[in-house]
Amino acid sequence: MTSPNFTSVPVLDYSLLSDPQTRAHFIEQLRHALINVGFLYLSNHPVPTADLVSYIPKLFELPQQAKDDIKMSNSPHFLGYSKLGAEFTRGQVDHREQIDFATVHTCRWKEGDPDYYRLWGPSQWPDERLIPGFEQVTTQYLEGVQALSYQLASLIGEALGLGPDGLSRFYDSEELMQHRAKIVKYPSSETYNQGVGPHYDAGFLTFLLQASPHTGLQVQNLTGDWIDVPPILDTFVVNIGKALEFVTQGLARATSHRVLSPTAGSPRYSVPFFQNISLNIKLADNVLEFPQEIRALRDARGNVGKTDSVNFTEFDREPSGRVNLIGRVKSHPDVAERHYPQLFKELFPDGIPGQASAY
Ligand SMILES: O=C(O)CCC(=O)C(=O)O
Ligand SMILES: [Fe+2]
Repeated sequence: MTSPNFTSVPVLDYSLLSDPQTRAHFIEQLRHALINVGFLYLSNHPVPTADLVSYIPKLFELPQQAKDDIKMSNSPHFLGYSKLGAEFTRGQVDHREQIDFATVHTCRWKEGDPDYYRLWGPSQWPDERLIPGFEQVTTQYLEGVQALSYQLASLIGEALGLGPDGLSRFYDSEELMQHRAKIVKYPSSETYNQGVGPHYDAGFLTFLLQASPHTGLQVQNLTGDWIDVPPILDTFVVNIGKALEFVTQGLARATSHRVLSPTAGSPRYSVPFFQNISLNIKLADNVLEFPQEIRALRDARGNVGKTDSVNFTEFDREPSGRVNLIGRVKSHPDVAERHYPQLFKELFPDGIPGQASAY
């Protein structure tokens, strides 16, 4: 048997799915990656990326005023621009500049509804005259990744012995769902090494587009060593978040990861897409049960060893939207103070902290 520890991230070829002869091999590789690694590359996927990639430097080169016009604190949905150094992970500043966008969605919140219904709503777009075509290209890209994310969720259901609809209960109908992404710039720096500090993603599935040729992303294996995940052209890096780990009783691994800033030269660019689950679902009431032969694979892996990331403790009885909102408030207290004053007061009774926590 191969050792469950890993020294590289496996590459899964999406085109294997089109032939019944090779499909089973894809599912088997997926099962291995979910249980033992928590990360995988997806090659030959159907989502075009080149147009979006070509816009990214232009987006960050917009005049500062144009970026400030769409700053996140304008948005009760936590969508928009965050300047360099606005986020923290494990008490250390993250050296990155970013704009959060999301799939098209009309906010469903009305007076008297739970506050977390306001978490989802329209994106803020930079002035079309300054960057013509960007909104359309990005919207189309997000739709493409959204469709792929549902396909992969269904394949994960199969790989874990639950069948293709095994994870469906976590999603509402498509018009009631919204998924988020951010376009990120990691400038080079001789002094700041932390692009983003060690963390787990919180949700179900993340689809990361590495949009420049820099190595910088690293993941932590079972013995705590940091493993490079270098960009591979035309692939996505897919990883598991804490919510999926929780409902699969640790079968699908959420894996600790970080980004090291480039030390010199051009900036690193990336676009993580975070697949959301229904706002109302309570994870603790929806923990899944697995066939014995699948549970045995987790037992063979053993418990996950060393990690430099903070463990989540918040998934109890709260609806997922509420857990999510609390995470956003902690990451962006300035946005929360403006749009969720009551929740802000509960979480920050002494006002805006010197250091927010991004995760
Ligand atoms: O930029 C990257 O490569 C990864 C970013 C990341 O892990 C995150 O934003 O959660
Ligand atoms: Fe992440």
